[in-house]
Amino acid sequence: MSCPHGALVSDLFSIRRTPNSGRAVFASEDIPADTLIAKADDLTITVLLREYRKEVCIHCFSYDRGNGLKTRDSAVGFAYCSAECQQKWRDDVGDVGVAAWTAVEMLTKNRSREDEEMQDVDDPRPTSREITQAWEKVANQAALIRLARQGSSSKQHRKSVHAAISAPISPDVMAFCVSGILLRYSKPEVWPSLLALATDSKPYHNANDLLAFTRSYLQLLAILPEPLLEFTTPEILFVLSTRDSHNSFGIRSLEDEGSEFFGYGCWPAASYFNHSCGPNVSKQRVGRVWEFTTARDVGKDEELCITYLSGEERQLSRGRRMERLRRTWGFECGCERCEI
Ligand SMILES: C[S@@+](CC[C@H](N)C(=O)[O-])C[C@H]1O[C@@H](n2cnc3c(N)ncnc32)[C@H](O)[C@@H]1O
Repeated sequence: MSCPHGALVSDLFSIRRTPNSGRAVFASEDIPADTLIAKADDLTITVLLREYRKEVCIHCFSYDRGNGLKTRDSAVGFAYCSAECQQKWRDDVGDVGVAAWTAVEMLTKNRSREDEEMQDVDDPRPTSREITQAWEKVANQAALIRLARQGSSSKQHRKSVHAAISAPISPDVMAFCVSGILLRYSKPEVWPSLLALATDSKPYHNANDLLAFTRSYLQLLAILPEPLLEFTTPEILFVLSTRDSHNSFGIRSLEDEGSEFFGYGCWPAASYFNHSCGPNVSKQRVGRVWEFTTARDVGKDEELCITYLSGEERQLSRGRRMERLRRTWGFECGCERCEI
């Protein structure tokens, strides 16, 4: 098969189809243990959870054991480990990005407690039909908000804006949407790399999660800078969720086996490694970059696998691991360690 758009290219491995687990990375030659085989520096969508925004640098994700970072920008609601990282972040998001994050921070400041609705992990995932209906349900209000943004002073249009911004806020879902909309706006060349990724047609965890997305959509229509409005659509937000769902990497602390979960991000280049409960490749985050190193000698044509499980999850029994992978990633693990 031809190399998917945005995938890592190397003499050491190639991407091929497998019978039961989609595409995967295979060694093109014998590779000794401890070989750095790839680096992925193509971070696209990123979410830094709101509770970590004062402690974790939004650019390089450095963390000082819970101590607040000194370089802060209260207008956008982020902190940085240095002035250099602050500048890099501003360069990356551009002026429209800074304006977007400022608008989001103005809306979410002092309201973050409202959205802490409990989510039951056993709630069913919304079906394709329920997803379509949920987006259709907000289409009318979205049209009225767009008219208000175009300058209409009609009472009905203004009421639609007010209703949207008064609704409960989900800062982390909103951050996901803003990050994706900005990506689509400022880096259109990266979009095909996202589209090439494995997709999940039912990406919302439960009904609350889907509601958080449709509400965030209306809120963003009401507040984002004008150049972003054409990219603030149900279609773009849905594509972002379908690709993020089975491809994002957790951004965790580098100590304590990653016990602190800061958020997550999508690195398309790194998204072709399948999972194994006994992986032959280890992954290590170095700032914004993922490095992949062989954990043992690997033979030519052997599949190169990482683990999708966190440190403590790896110690679980086979049944519990399979359950975790089924629930979080939507697949029945067919790795060598799980096969009986
Ligand atoms: C990050 S993607 C990996 C690349 C993917 N196979 C593709 O074709 O793009 C994750 C998805 O790959 C599949 N996958 C990964 N590891 C697997 C495994 N051990 N057993 C079965 N399917 C797996 C699942 O569909 C999972 O949601």
